[in-house]
Amino acid sequence: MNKYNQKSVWERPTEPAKRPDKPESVQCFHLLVKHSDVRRPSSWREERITRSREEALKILKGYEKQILDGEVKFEDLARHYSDCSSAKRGGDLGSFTRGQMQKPFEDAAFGLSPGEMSGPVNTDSGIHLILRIV
Ligand SMILES: O=C(O)CN(Cc1ccccc1)C(=O)c1nc(-c2ccccc2)[nH]c1C(=O)O
Repeated sequence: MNKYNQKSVWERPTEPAKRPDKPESVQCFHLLVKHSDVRRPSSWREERITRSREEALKILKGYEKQILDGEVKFEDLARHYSDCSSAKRGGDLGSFTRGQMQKPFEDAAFGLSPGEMSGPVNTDSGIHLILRIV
């Protein structure tokens, strides 16, 4: 598990994880899959979200694979399937500084390099894929 971006890999890394830069702000897109245990189990897609946490993770990992395999663009999946209101902007959250987002989300986002996508990140809102742009 890379301690900077929470991404886990099966193969032993060939070099130590690089400490990310320490930017004042980052610009990110995200794709949120909610589940029944979140604070607000409702979204523009579904009035009442009943899927389990495990089911949400399975769905999100499917999106992660499609993106990593180059089958689909991040923002196209986010636009259609993200349970966040930012779906209408393809998941674009714009720029944010530390202190604005839930801590697990912030730590993952600031641990990414520009152009890099996180693995599944858990917050009180659900499970996220985060793509850092800047
Ligand atoms: O967590 C809650 O109690 C309710 N929220 C917070 C929220 C609700 C509406 C708009 C923005 C944020 C969400 O569930 C939520 N969190 C997010 C979120 C979380 C982390 C980073 C970016 C967005 N989006 C949403 C959403 O419905 O659209």
